[in-house]
Amino acid sequence: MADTKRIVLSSDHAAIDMRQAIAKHIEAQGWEVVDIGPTTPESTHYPKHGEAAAQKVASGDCDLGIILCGTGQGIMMAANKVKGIRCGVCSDPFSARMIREHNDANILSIGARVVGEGLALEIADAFLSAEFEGGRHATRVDMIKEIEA
Ligand SMILES: O=C(CO)[C@H](O)[C@H](O)COP(=O)(O)O
Repeated sequence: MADTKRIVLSSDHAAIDMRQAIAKHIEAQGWEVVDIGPTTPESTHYPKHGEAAAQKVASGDCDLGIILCGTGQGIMMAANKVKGIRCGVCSDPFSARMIREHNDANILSIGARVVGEGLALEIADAFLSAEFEGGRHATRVDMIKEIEA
């Protein structure tokens, strides 16, 4: 990649192993990973982990994020409450590419109880290798930003 990008990773207890596998996989490709945990398997609460990752992206400290919980849904909902965040749950590489190309998503959410590890790595790759296309899609993303404002 031209410029190394900082990727924040976060999850709840349901996705620790998958999060760490994604971290290892994308680090090996040259992405700079900021893994904000958790690292121990005790039950925890996905909203705080989604918010923490979202703040890293919204503040500009990280360029993109990948977050996980059991379904990917709850942590996505929490992340999307942070201003400036566009996060989608993906269970297939096509959707993961499209949320970057068409929706300018800055965080990808994955359900660790929904997809297997191999597919999760492909989903992460699709998200990170895609770029926002702009054009007509920028008009629509601007409309989302207007709702938020
Ligand atoms: O998917 C999730 C939220 O959308 C959570 O990972 C899930 O609800 C956690 O469940 P449990 O406390 O039973 O492990």
